[in-house]
Amino acid sequence: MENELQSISGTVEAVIYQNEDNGYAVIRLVEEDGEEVTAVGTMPQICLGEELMLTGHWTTHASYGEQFLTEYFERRMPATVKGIADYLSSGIIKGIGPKLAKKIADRFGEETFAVMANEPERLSNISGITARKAEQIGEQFRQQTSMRRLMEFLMENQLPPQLAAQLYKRFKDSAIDHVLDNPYLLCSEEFAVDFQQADDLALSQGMPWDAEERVQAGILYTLQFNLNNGHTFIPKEKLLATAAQLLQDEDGYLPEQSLLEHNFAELQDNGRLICEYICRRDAVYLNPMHEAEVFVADYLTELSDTEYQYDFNLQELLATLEENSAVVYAPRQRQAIEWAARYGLVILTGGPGTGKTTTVRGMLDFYDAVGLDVVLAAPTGRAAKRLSELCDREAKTIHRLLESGYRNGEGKAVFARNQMNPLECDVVILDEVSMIDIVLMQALLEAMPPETRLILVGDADQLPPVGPGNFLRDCISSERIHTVELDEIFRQAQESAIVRNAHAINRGEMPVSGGRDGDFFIMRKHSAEDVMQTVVDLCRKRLPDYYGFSPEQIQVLTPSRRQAAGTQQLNRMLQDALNPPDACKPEKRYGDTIFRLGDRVMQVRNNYDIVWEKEHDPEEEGTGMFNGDVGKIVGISLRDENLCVQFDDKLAHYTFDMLGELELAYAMTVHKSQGSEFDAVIVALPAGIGRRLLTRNILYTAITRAKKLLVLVGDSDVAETMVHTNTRNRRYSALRARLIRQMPEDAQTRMEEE
Ligand SMILES: Nc1ncnc2c1ncn2[C@@H]1O[C@H](COP(=O)(O)OP(=O)(O)OP(=O)(O)O)[C@@H](O)[C@H]1O
Repeated sequence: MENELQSISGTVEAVIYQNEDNGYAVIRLVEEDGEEVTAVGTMPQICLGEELMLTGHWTTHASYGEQFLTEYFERRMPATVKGIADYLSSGIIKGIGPKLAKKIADRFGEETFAVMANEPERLSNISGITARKAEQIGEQFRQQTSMRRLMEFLMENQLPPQLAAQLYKRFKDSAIDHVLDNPYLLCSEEFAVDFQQADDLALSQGMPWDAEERVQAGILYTLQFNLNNGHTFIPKEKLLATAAQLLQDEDGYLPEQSLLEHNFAELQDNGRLICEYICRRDAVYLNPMHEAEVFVADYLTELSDTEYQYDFNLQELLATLEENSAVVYAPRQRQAIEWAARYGLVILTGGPGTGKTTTVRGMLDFYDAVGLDVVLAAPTGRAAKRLSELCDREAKTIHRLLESGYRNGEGKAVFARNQMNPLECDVVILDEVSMIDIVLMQALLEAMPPETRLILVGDADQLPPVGPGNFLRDCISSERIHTVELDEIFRQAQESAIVRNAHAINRGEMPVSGGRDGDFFIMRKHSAEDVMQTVVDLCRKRLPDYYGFSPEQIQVLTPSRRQAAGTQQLNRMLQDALNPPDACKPEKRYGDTIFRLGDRVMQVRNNYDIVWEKEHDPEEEGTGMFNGDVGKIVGISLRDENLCVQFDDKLAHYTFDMLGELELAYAMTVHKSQGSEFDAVIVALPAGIGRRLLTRNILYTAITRAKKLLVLVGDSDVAETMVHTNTRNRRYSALRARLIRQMPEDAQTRMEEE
């Protein structure tokens, strides 16, 4: 009978296949009567020699014949000397091969595992095992046992087995106790488990559906989850209504409002969240976000009010500097330079080609002339590199500048530069400020010594930052900070159809091709297939052959990851075309992605711990690779299970279990391309992309990434929808309100009425 649940037991003779991500395994089991069977199913970390009792069904597989399909299983550690020797020789413990395994099993017999766990020092009586090695074996064995128990626990509770390593790292042997004690800890940012999954575990352990732990966890989860969309706070009404949905009981009854209010008040009392009446509503914050917003608003206000006097004639000096520079500044540029000399804080904003960089150079001339020390910084490596080239002096990423070194227990960045150890400079000039979120801004301001001036440069029409807040737009629209908006496109920049079209798009006009010899082309294609074929053809042949661009100079951008001609499909096709499989190129599959020697890849989350060395000076080392860094795979070792990526002049090593941090980057989303520029950009816009991604600022951001050539491949209706959709996803942020609040009262009333 195929469907009847049955049990079989036996010893693992061979592990034919094992997927470390999801625990799926194919094993050969020898039953007690010597019969060999093949068993499949979710059986994490199975080792040779283990004794298992499997419960499941017999099935017949079309190619492999009869198999036992395991529903659940119990394991018993091997009890015979041979079983123990087999188990230990399976490679489960580093440094124990078959010979040593046999010696250990012969010596300690059935007691072997107890000795390894509790008295590992006794192992050193065996020749070939030093006291230190014995200690290491004991440590590894205890870790293996805990990890295995943890994996089984996670699987029994339908939780992702990949969590085992993270939980073990954090709680060691007591991980299961911690999880059972408070299953909702799994929903924290660190473990990122769905509320539903943690909730199922909690309810199955008998947690009442209206328990305080549960209701409070639901409210905090809703807040945290929504903050991930770029808000700094969530209005209380909206928060509680959404949390109520999450917390409904199995019959669909929503919790009473009084229960929610009571627990909300508890969370406030315990300092887990903050509720403040601002922007005419009860705004609910997580503590760090509230602190960041208040701190930034206070700091900027004070900085903006700082005014400097000079004992020489400032106008004369500026005029001399202008004469020496061989640039005749436009009136607004001149005003920006003068304000940079006078005030503690100035914002310089404008679209492409409006002279921002030229103005920054003018500011630098002034600061140099009066002997002020300036540091230049930008949010991404590419933006910093560009700034450094244009200003002819060093520019750092903000993370480098603040010396981000490692993460603390909560997975947050920790900066060595802070209030206790501030930067050593008189002026900080920050470029690409549209990308900076409120939390990073707080970190930067905290590291600025008192009296340090700040110049913020950016284009407010670019996409908002990935992280929380709307820093640049809020600052500008508050009218509380000295802001110069440059809007004149200089003649040289006018010649570029990329610049002209970017400005046209911003005014709500359609872009037009810039002629045969121009730098802007539109190729009309409708379906995702046609668009992708054209993109591949452009990358492989047309742009290299006709324009002389090397594949490294070309970047494909697209709004989406998964939808029509999204990065996932495009990357697969581009990889096949530009870096096809080859016997000399090792490759490693991770999930759905194949990483091959020579591939272009991108780091997709901040990793503060990863160690890199300089390509030409391996002695020079550092840590940290950041979301959006793009590099090339220059080495893959299948034996050592690692992969080396070159990011500019840095070489970073990834073990195979870290490959979730990398993605192919022949094509990247427009969001990920923020702050980077490329010689040639191809923007793929087929029909079929969801409306949420068809906005003007996505198209504008995409186009302004191109330095020399832009090719738009797609459907004209799609481009038209984008040009005419000037909506921005609304973000709850009260920075503007906080800045206005600190204005004289009449001005504030006027602003609030607007
Ligand atoms: N006052 C000026 N007089 C004449 N040309 C100028 C002036 N200011 C800037 N330009 C020229 O205009 C072009 C664009 O200037 P710049 O690179 O400073 O602008 P930007 O705003 O930084 O542009 P992008 O953001 O596109 O890099 C450059 O060729 C620059 O030399």
